[in-house]
Amino acid sequence: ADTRAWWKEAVVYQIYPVSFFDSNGDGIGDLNGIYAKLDYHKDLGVDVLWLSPIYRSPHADMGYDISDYRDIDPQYGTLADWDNLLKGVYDRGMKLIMDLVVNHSSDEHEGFQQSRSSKDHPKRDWYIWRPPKYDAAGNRQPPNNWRSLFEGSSWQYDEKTGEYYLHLFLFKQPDLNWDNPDVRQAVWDLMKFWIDRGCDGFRMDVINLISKAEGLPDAPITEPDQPFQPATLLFANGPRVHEYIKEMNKEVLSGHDLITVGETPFTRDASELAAYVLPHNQELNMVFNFELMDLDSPGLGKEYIYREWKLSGFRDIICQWQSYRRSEGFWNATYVENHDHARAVSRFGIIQINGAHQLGLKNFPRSWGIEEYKDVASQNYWNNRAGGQSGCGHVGHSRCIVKKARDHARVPMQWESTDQAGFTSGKPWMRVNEDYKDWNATNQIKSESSELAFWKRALRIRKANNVLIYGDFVDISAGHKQIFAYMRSLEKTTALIILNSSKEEASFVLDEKQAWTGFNLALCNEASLRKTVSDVRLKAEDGPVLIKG
Ligand SMILES: O=C(CO[C@H]1O[C@H](CO)[C@@H](O)[C@H](O)[C@H]1O)[C@@H](O)[C@H](O)[C@H](O)CO
Ligand SMILES: [Ca+2]
Repeated sequence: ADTRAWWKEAVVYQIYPVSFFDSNGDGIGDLNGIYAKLDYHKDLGVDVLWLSPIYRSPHADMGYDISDYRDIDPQYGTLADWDNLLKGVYDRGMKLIMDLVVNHSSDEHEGFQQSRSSKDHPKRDWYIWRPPKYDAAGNRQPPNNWRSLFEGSSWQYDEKTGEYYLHLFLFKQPDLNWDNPDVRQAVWDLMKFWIDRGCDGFRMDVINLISKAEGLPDAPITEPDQPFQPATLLFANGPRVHEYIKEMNKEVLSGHDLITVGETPFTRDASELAAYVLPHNQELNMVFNFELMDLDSPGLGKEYIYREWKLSGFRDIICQWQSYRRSEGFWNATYVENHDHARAVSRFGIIQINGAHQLGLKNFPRSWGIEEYKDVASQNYWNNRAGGQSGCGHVGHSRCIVKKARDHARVPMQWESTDQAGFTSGKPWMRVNEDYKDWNATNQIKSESSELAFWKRALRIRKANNVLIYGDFVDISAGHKQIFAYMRSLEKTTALIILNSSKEEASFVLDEKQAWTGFNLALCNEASLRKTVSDVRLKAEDGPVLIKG
């Protein structure tokens, strides 16, 4: 059986601070705004708040480009505001985790300023510098053909020292050289700074990219018409990544009762992910895997391209991870949305608890012009592909942005039906989704049949029934086209969960042979289901129901 742990049972709520709640009318969400809404989280049943980056930053990538790891960006507040927020969180029995962005820093971080100042500066090797290459015609070329994850080359030429530096994301996000022990020590120190200040753990940004392939070789030419090639295989889950995360665990994590979740994109092989999580490896508690996120896209690096998907595809991924290497202690971080993906309701037609999504918010209208898309990734994609090199196959690039852009998850939170959805008394940094007049937290708090009410109920039932957390998982959907049905059993308790993911009524027969010995907890949703065996009718509006065996 699984070892019990608070972080396995915890409900984690991601806050995208810039869009959560603005307390001083400058149109930008802030720490005092989060403080003002803590009772909302408590009432919802949240245990842990994860704050996307709030550190000092030029905000080239919305804070995932940090210029000072030990200070709060003035747009969010001060260290004193953070301390005050932490106290408010603790007073309500909740916990607070920070976003650790250490694969790269901002190019405005003093460490990078020093590193680029001269080839002999002691911090030169804190980043990844290489001399140019020259082609047959003597033209200067980047050290290799790696494509940045935000388009273009992964290398930026720096006139000052006549060399290139590596940036897997924006040129304003130079990659740190983790092979340099001084860099690792500096990361341990900044993590301790926040732990000593009371932080309960970390969500670790692209933590599986910190070790690059020896010699930084060219990537294979998979897109001959493109100047730069996708190179994730040469920097995802690199040769020394586990050595460094083990060192992090030994030097920082192991001495504290923290929750740690690593973001590990571009990883297809399940055992690669297991290596970060299995307790005997002493690395992290969990990782975010992207298999579900990539369900509706044709493959790695093609996030913006939409591909039709089926319930069976969705179900198979969930099922695989629910019981994957459980006996060895593997633990999942289950999610269907975050600040890097469009709204789950619009992508998968289902509701997900995350940021504003316990309200069931959807993508903003396709009529919004590209100027409304504030995400640099969307802008780069549009500018790079607007040249007609349509990578979107059948319907052209616009549809992809409209369906898949990260911006959809980043619009201001819809608190009320009042002006600017009650997010700010000023001009919001990003346009508010006009559907806020109907779709807002205040309306849903009042209604028992709202998405918010559904989540409150579901989280309460989850907290009250460990079978839903630790129970052995069995998929009993039998390939049903509409239904996702499964059972969980723990000691003497068995739970039956039947989910109809379609709008039509569906019938589902509990097959006698399936070791089905009765259940003492049944949850279902939506359409009414007829359970032939005992002819019990479960109606849609009932939502999660409790049936004592
Ligand atoms: O995988 C990542 C990494 O995201 C992390 O790292 C990125 C760089 O720090 C940052 O932009 C993201 O916000 C942060 O979550 C995403 O960039 C993803 O590829 C992209 O969103 C396409 O779906
Ligand atoms: Ca503000």
